[in-house]
Amino acid sequence: MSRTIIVSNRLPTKVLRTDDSLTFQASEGGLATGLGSIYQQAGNVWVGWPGLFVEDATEEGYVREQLRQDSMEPVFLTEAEIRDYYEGFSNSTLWPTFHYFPQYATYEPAHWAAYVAVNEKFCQAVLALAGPDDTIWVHDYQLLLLPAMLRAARPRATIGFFLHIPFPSYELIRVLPWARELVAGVLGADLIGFHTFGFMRHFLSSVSHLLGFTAHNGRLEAGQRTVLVDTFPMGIDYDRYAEAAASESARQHEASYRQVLGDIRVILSIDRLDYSKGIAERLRAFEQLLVRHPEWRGQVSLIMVVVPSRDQVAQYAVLKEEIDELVGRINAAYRTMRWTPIHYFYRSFPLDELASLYRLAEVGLVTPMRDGMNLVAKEFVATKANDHGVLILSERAGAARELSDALIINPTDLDQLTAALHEALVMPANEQARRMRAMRRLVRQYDVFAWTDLFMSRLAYAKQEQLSLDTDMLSPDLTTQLLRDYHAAPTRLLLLDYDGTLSPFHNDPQQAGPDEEMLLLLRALTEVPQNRVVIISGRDRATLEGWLGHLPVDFICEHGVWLRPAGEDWQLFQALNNDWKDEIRTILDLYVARTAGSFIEEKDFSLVWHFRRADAELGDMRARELMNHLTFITANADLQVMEGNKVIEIKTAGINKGTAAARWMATYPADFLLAIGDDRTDEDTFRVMPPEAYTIKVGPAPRSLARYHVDSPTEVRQLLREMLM
Ligand SMILES: O=P(O)(O)OC[C@H]1O[C@H](O[C@H]2O[C@H](CO)[C@@H](O)[C@H](O)[C@H]2O)[C@H](O)[C@@H](O)[C@@H]1O
Ligand SMILES: O=c1ccn([C@@H]2O[C@H](COP(=O)(O)OP(=O)(O)O)[C@@H](O)[C@H]2O)c(=O)[nH]1
Ligand SMILES: [Mg+2]
Repeated sequence: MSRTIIVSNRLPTKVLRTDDSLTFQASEGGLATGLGSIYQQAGNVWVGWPGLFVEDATEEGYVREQLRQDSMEPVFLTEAEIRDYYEGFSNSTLWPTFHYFPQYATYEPAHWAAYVAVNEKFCQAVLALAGPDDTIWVHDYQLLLLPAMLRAARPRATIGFFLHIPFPSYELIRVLPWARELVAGVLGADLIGFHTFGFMRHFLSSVSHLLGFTAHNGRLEAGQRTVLVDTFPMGIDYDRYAEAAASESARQHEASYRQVLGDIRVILSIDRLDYSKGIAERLRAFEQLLVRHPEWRGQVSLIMVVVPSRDQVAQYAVLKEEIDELVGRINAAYRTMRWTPIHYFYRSFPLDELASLYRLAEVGLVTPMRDGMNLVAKEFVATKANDHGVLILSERAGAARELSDALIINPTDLDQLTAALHEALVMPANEQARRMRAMRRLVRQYDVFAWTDLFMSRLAYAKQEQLSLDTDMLSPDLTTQLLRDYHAAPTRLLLLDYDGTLSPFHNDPQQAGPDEEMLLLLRALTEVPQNRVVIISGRDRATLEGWLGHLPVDFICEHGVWLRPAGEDWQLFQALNNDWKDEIRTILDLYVARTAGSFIEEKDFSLVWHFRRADAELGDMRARELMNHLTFITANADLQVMEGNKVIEIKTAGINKGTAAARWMATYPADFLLAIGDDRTDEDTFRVMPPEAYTIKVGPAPRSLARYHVDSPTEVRQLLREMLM
C-alpha cells in the first residue's frame, strides 16, 4: 500500500527530559498543531526531530520505539547540529531573511555546511523508509535542500514541498551566498506550495533571476523537469478547536478565570516568542490605548501568552528582555489593586486551557510584522460559536488574505493599531456577528483536511502529468540500438536543427557560427554516400549559407520558407507575399522601445522579436503581452505567430519545419530517419516523422513529441561522432 511520508524539522511530539524520566508532549508552532491532526491516517508516517539530545543508544532505542507506536520516525540531532543547522542557518540566516529582518541575519559558512549535512541526514532517514510508490511531503525552510537530494536518489519519486513561512522578494534572497543552491534544492519537488500568491510570485521571480527558469500559469520548466507551483492557504482542525472550546473542561477553566478577573473585558494575544510576531509593538499599542482612552483603564486587560521559542538564538533572548521590561513598566504604571493591565505568561498551555482563553477573549489581537499564515487567528475564530468577538489582524500575516472580515491593520502603524483596539471594544454586536460568521464559515470549510486533500490531489496530478509527457533519456542502450539501425540502413536522412542543437546558444545570434569541430563533423557525415544531411533551421538563408554553404548539405531555412537541396539553387516553399510586414514591424518597434535589450531580426518572409538579452522577467512579461497583441491582429491575416526559445516569430501561415520536413521525406525517401531539435518549432518536425524514426529533443524541457532527449549540443555532437565510427 502506498502511504504518505511527512518530513519536517520538528515532530508533532517533543520529548522532554525531566529529572530522571522522559515525557512526551505536543509541540507548539503552527506546523505541528496544523498537521498533527492528519498524519496518523492510513499508515502514514512523520519523520522529524524529537527535540531531545539522547544520552546513549539505549535511550535512543527507547524513544524510537515509543514514537514509532505513534507513527513517528525520529531523526536524532546532536547539540552541534542543533546549534549550527537549527539555531544557526535555519533560524539565524533563513528565518530573519525570509521574514524581512535581514539586519538580524548572519552568514556563517559553518552553519551552511551543517545545514547541508543535516538535510542529507534527513534524506537518508527518508530513503530508508520510503517505498517506490510512497509520496514524500517535505515541509518548511529547515529542509529546502531535501527535495533535490531525494530527487537525485529517486528520480521517479513523488515529492511535494510546502513552505510555511513567507517567501521574500528576490532582493532579500539574493543577499544569501547560497541563494541558488537553496532555490534549486526546492525544485527537486514535483509540486511546491505556498500560503499566498504573493509568496509564490516572489519564489517564481527568484527562480527566474537565479536559475533562468520561467513559469507559465504555475508551471515551471526547470531543467529536465516540469514543476508545478501553487498556493494552498493552510487551515486548522476546525472541529478540534470548536469542540475544545465547547468542552466542559474549557467552560470550567473559563469560569475560574472569570472569578479572578471579575467583569474585566479581555484582549488576547498568543504567539511563540519571535521578533516576526510584533509583540513589543502590540504592547506599545495597548499602552497607547490606555493613554488615549483612559476610560478603558480598569475595564480592559490584555492576556498575553508568549511561548518560549529558540531561546538560544541571540535575537530571541534580546526580545525576551524587551518584552519583560515593557510589561513590567506598563503594569507598574497603570495597575490598581483590583486591575492588572497585562496578564503575561511566558510558557505554553495545553489545548483545553488555550481554548478557555479563546472563549474568554472578546478581542483577538494578532499583529505580526510578517507571518507565513498565523493559525492563532483561525483558532480564535473557530472557538467563537456565538459569533461574538473581534479579530484584529495584521495585513502582513498570510491569514489576512482569507480573513478579510477582521479589522485589518498595518502593525507598524501604532495609531491605527490603537484605533482598531478602541473600535473593537465598541463594535456593535450585530457587526461583530456579521464579520465573525463570515470568517467562521471560511475557517470551517477550508480546514486542514481540505488543505491536505487539495495539496495531495494536485501532487498526484503533477506526477501523472510528469510521467505521461516524459521523454526517455537517450541511454547508452538506446544509442547502441540507434547506431545499429543507422549502420544497417542503405539510405539515411538526417534532419539537424542548428541553434541549440548543433551549436549552443549565444547572447548575440550572429556570434553562434560553426566552430572547426562542427564543420569537420558535418563534412564527414556528408562524405558517407548513404547519408543525406539537412540543416533545418529558423535562421535566414544568407547567414546559414555564409556559415555552411560550402558543405554539400541541404538547407531548410526560415522555418521551411527557403529550401536548397545540396548543389541546387534556392527555391521558395511556395509563392509568398510580404504585405503584412510594415504593420507588424511597427508593433515590434514598440516592444523594442519598451524592453531594453530586445531587438528585431528581419528575414525574407518573417519578422522575429528577440528578448534573450532583456531582463528575464520583463522579457517574459512583454512576450505574454506581445502574444496577446499579435493573436488579435493576425486573427484575420494569413499569418502565424510562433514562440521559440526567447523569441517570437511572425510569418506566413501554413509553412513550418514540419511541412518542409514532410516534403523532404517524400522527395528523398530513406530507410533510416533521424530528426534532432531543441525548440518549440522543432516539435513541428517531430510531429510529421513516422513512429519508427529517431526523434531527439535537445535540452531541458523533457515534454516533447520526440521519442528521446539529450541534455545539450555536446551530446548531439557525441552522437554524430559515434555515427562516424
Ligand atoms: O519548530 P520551532 O523552531 O519551535 O518553531 C515553530 C514553528 O514555527 C513556524 O510556523 C509556521 O507555520 C505555521 C503553519 O503553516 C504558520 O501559520 C506560521 O506563520 C509559520 O511561522 C515554522 O514555520 C515551523 O517550521 C516551526 O516548527
Ligand atoms: O501555549 C500554546 C500557545 C500556542 N500554541 C499553538 O501554537 C500554534 C502557533 O501557530 P502559528 O501559525 O500562529 O504561528 P507559528 O508559531 O507557527 O509561527 C497555534 O496552533 C497555537 O494553538 C500552543 O500549542 N500552545
Ligand atoms: Mg534550435
